[in-house]
Amino acid sequence: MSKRKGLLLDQQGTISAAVQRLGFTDWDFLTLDNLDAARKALSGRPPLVGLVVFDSARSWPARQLESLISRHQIEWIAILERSLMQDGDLAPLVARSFHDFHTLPLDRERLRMTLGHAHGKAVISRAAAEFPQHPGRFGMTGSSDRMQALFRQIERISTVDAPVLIGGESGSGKELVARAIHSHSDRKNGPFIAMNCGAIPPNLIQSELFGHERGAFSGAHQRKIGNIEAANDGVLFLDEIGDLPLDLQANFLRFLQEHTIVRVGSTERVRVNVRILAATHVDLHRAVGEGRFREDLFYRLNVVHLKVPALRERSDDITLLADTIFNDNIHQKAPQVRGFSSEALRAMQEYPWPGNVRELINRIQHAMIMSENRLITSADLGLPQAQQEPDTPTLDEARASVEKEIIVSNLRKYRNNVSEVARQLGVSRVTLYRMIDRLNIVL
Ligand SMILES: Nc1ncnc2c1ncn2[C@@H]1O[C@H](COP(=O)(O)OP(=O)(O)OP(=O)(O)O)[C@@H](O)[C@H]1O
Repeated sequence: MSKRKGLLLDQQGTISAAVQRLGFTDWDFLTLDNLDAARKALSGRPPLVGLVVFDSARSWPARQLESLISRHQIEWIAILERSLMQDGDLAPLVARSFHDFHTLPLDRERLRMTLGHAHGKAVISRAAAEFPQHPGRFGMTGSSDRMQALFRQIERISTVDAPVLIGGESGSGKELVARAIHSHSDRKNGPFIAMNCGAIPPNLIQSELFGHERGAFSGAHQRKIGNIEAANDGVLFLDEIGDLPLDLQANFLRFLQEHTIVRVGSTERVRVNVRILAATHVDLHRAVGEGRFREDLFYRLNVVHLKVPALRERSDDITLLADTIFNDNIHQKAPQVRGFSSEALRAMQEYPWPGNVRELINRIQHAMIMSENRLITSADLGLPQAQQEPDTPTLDEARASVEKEIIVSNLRKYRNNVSEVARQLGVSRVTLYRMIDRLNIVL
């Protein structure tokens, strides 16, 4: 049977000798007495469990230690002298960053169980990390019905070459959809040029779109290629198309009909081959009714229409997105932060997200850096506290639910190989079968 690997950080070496004498035949500990060596040892495939010895004779450099242990997916156990439990620096560190602690003198049976629990927890954490982190498609996270429908539409639209009008609230992912259409279409090897019509002063939009010749107006010191020409053989994504000034809408319509442009200050018509994807967060149909947008241009752009759902309309995706954003920003977090509290997850479900995914990303990034908690709270996210508390489970229910989660995930990982799962979880096959029965797990 292969041995479980552990790391043992012990500056004096006395505890590691005592641990060796306990004779844990299923464990193999690598003992190190300094953090530099530990850093090196962890740079390959790190072990699942680490032990750190704290004694009153020598102390570890706290900041370096915390940075080391927060960086790896290892379950850490502190071994400390009882008197140090009152230490104002050490106690918070252990509470924040360690799976468990064990006070001296060593108690063989207790330490064996603590190691077993830590190992089981590490196995499930790694297994969870190996599941796909980004359920979704086209670089977009989401598994809700609304997103599945959107993915099917993107797939179909990518095969044709018609203009597409992408609607949806600000921050909901319209540009991401446009990029997905481009990168899955025949134009994927051509350029993708994005331009926000709402962010460019009206007097500059014409030159941004169509380009200009040298001397076309004061300040035009040299010829400039506009975005339409720059997107030749590719895609031009026009965000906030509703902000295109009325006089330019006529020029733009002509380009759509004739596939040619004239640079400002020139008379020459230049042929271009560009697919237009346009986005709007306002109701363009209404803008047409109010005379702010040309009806003929609207129909020309709206050959295919896509609507990106607001985040609150796909709240099933919020936890998934939150976990993905957390993992994407894992290297920019306060060391002790480990994830979200269940209260924070409920608060995220209850909040209407006017700024959609962009707002979710901003709030989570802020909370990951600023939170002083192990689990991010609604207050860390700047959200109102979650309303309803679900019924608090009893300890037995909570234990059963965690046991079930661990067993089911391991059965999935090891394709229902009960012997292997029993070995991984450190229980006998008979015990595992009994638990499978008791927890109503279907094999
Ligand atoms: N489904 C998604 N999965 C992952 N990230 C997403 C998703 N939707 C949006 N985002 C992210 O949210 C942010 C905003 O997305 P994007 O810029 O595409 O929105 P938008 O609707 O075009 O916004 P605006 O209307 O303000 O221009 C980006 O960082 C984007 O990567």
